[in-house]
Amino acid sequence: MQVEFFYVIYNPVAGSGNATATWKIIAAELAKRGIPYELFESRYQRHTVQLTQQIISRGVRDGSVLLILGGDGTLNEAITGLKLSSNPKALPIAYIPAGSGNDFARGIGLSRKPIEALDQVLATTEPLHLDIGTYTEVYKNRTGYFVNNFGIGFDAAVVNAANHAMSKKVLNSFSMGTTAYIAQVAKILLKRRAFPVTVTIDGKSETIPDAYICTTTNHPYFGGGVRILPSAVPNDGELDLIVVDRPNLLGFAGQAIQSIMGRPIKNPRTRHHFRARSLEVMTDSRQFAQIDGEDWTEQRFRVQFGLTEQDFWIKSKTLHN
Ligand SMILES: Nc1ncnc2c1ncn2[C@@H]1O[C@H](COP(=O)(O)OP(=O)(O)OP(=O)(O)O)[C@@H](O)[C@H]1O
Repeated sequence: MQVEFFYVIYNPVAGSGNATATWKIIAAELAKRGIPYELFESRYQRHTVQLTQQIISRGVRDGSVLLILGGDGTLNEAITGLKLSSNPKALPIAYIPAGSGNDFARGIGLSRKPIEALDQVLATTEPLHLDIGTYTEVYKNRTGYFVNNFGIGFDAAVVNAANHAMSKKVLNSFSMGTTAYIAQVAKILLKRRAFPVTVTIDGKSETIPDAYICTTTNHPYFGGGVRILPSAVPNDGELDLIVVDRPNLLGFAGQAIQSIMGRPIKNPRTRHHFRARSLEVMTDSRQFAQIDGEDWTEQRFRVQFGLTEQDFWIKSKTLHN
């Protein structure tokens, strides 16, 4: 199939507002190449869920693709909208990363440079089938999807601080690895205690007593480029769960340096890896959670994870069907 028409949903506040410049680049390129599109702008949180449902309910043109321009949160909303729509398979999704973290693009072999990403979309000849994580949080009876990860613990506390305590602009103005960033992260580490996590797979349970990171992930990346689990593959029909024991400050400094250098957290004594199509995670203490970088307030968790599939209109540099 050749793309004949794009329904574009764009989030102007993604990437602390940088998405607007990205959209200008893409709009000019679409015009230059004579590719028609209809533009929808996200005006508030979860608006992309509604816009996607509206596009589907009106009926879509033949040869059309839903093009999302924003960050991982916007992409998550588009997938949620599709899944909740009257015809979830009506459109494949193309994506131009324009967020702050862009972990999904890293994880699936999509360029973070706008024109290169558009070239990967336009070079596509068949849909790429990718896994999408699903969750049901039992205590609050909330369900949803994740394209990257659902993290409970330290990473979520950092996301929460970034979204609330510190201004996101301030946080984004530190690059990972600057002293200011590391100081903020170390401050959160000092405050958070280790917590027990119980993982259940196929009816068998295991409790890890001293966790500080508990991340169910679809691909290797979290936190804007930290390669927490290089072996995770977003189209293998399996979810990966990584639980990391709380280190002392020296151990944490080592892990932070490894992460900043793009190396995975390796020590097998402090790292527990599970792989399954479905699994359950329980905490008996109140923790923060983050879903694709969006925060969830502190609570005790009992989360059932599973998988669904989504067709993407992207020619990945690293993945094949
Ligand atoms: N017009 C808007 N005003 C304010 N918030 C919006 C608007 N449109 C969408 N949002 C919200 O913006 C949030 C952030 O979007 P998104 O995740 O795409 O960008 P990001 O955080 O910069 O990227 P990333 O997740 O890759 O780091 C989402 O929660 C989304 O619901």
